[in-house]
Amino acid sequence: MIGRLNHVAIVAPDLAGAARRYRDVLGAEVSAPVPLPEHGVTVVFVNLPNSKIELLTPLGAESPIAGFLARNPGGGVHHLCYEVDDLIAARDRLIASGVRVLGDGEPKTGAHGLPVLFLHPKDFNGSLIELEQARPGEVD
Ligand SMILES: CC[C@@H](C(=O)O)C(=O)SCCNC(=O)CCNC(=O)[C@H](O)C(C)(C)COP(=O)(O)OP(=O)(O)OC[C@H]1O[C@@H](n2cnc3c(N)ncnc32)[C@H](O)[C@@H]1OP(=O)(O)O
Ligand SMILES: [Co+2]
Repeated sequence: MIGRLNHVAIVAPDLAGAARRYRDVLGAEVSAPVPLPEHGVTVVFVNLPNSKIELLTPLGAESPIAGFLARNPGGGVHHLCYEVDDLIAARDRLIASGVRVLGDGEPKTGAHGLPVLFLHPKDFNGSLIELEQARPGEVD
């Protein structure tokens, strides 16, 4: 079902500082910060040759990452995002397997303009999973 690793997301209490470290210390190409109020985060994209890193910090009082940051004040790896070629079929199959799809179960438009869903971390060994609809022809 799952295809490419689209991104690894890291929560950072100091987004500008984290972006500087990736750019100046690791020599990565980083974007300007992008506020995404519908997701309750501000994100900096780090482009790698084979994948991406999302540096996230909370945006707004209802941010879904606020609890994570409270438990991990220094930040940490927050989720893994895999591409799937049919997000709705994947969702329905996962639900039938007993996996908990977060929120109302309907996809939101993610950071790359494509539909995304999240799966409960307790159903995958303590790792939060995001599924992103692959661009046509891009799933391996
Ligand atoms: C940039 C846009 C978009 C993209 O296109 O890429 C994004 O990535 S947006 C990213 C932010 N959005 C989301 O994460 C949406 C889905 N997440 C959620 O709905 C919540 O974060 C959550 C998974 C329900 C957790 O919320 P929280 O308030 O922390 O809930 P709980 O306190 O009830 O936690 C339950 C339980 O799960 C553990 N937990 C929480 N987050 C994680 C995590 N990231 N990884 C692993 N485990 C996690 C938490 O510790 C609790 O465990 P126990 O204490 O043992 O019960
Ligand atoms: Co993400």
